[in-house]
Amino acid sequence: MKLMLETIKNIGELNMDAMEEAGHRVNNLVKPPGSLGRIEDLAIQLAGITGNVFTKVDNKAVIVMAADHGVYDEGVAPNPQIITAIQTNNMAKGVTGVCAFAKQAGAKVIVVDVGVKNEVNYNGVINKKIRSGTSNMTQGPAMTREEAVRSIEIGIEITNEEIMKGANCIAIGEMGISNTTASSAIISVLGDCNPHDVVGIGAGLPVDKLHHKAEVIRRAINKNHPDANDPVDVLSKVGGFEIGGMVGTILAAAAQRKPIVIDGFISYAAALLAVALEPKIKSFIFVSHMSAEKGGVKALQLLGLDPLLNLGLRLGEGSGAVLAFNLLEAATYMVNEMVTLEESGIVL
Ligand SMILES: O=C(O)c1ccc[n+]([C@@H]2O[C@H](COP(=O)([O-])O)[C@@H](O)[C@H]2O)c1
Ligand SMILES: Cc1cc2nc[nH]c2cc1C
Repeated sequence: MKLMLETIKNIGELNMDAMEEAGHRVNNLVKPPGSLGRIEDLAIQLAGITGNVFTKVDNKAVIVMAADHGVYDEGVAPNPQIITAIQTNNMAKGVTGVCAFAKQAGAKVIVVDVGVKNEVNYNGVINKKIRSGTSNMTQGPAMTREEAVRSIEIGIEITNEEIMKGANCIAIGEMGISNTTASSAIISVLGDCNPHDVVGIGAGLPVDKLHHKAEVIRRAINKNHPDANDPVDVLSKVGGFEIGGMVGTILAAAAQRKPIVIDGFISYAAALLAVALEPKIKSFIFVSHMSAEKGGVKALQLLGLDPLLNLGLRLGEGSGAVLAFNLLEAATYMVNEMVTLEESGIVL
């Protein structure tokens, strides 16, 4: 609890002086004003986060949290739970979607077992297993409050370690069969919306089962009465261990003034919890892409952030976030490599 509270306490505001200076330089680069669109906004936000106009995001890491969900037993997911363990092992082998994109982006992939049900090979996976999957949230809370805090603190510890090793840009990713159910539940509670308006097909649930998926969430909320004003209560009652880990990563990156790139639908739920814990966090977040999951639009409306890409992605794992690393790095190259109009002898 202490680590979580201290981390939250360390989250500050954007550096306005650095943003003003960055804005001035970006406006005077050798191009028509505003012609590099949102890449210009990225550069200014990065300056505000790091306090440095000529910043770099050349040491990128994606932290992939993996866990299983007891609510799987309600028939809300199309794939067997063993896939969580198989994909966790595949992450360590470097053969998943996020690993492919990370290789292209020059980013490190850190894989953490926070609560995978089946056997994981810890050669290349960090073992932080809280237990073998959450409890079924239709029967009672998914986890205890202590476990929820532990999951957040695991994310903080792992992220602090990576930043200590030199990471200067962090993305979140996840692997967890059924986690779109937990995420939809979190979004429904925090947004006070009807689960039927939030649930989507996840990893390929037949559409005729969507009504059932929403009803399972409605039952879980009615059973547990999560308190929308208490993010840890929401996480513990209807969340997941990997979602808690992602919350911790967001908190730690913001506290250490590192840009944090969030990924798809599950990371929207984690970001909503993190922002509910400390609203200042929002300024440190970049949303990589619009998830194709049905509730994605609603979740981003609640978060109040615009995605950078809209490519129909719905893999998760951190795959979209790693794609967006390239855009953030492009923004730093713009500031570091381009000259100003004045420097190039152009007088307008
Ligand atoms: O990132 C997304 O927007 C996204 C949308 C749907 C599914 N997923 C991935 O699919 C898994 C969860 O889907 P499900 O149907 O088992 O709840 C989980 O491992 C996620 O990484 C991810
Ligand atoms: C194969 C597979 C890979 C995934 N990666 C993230 N979620 C996933 C779900 C499945 C089913």
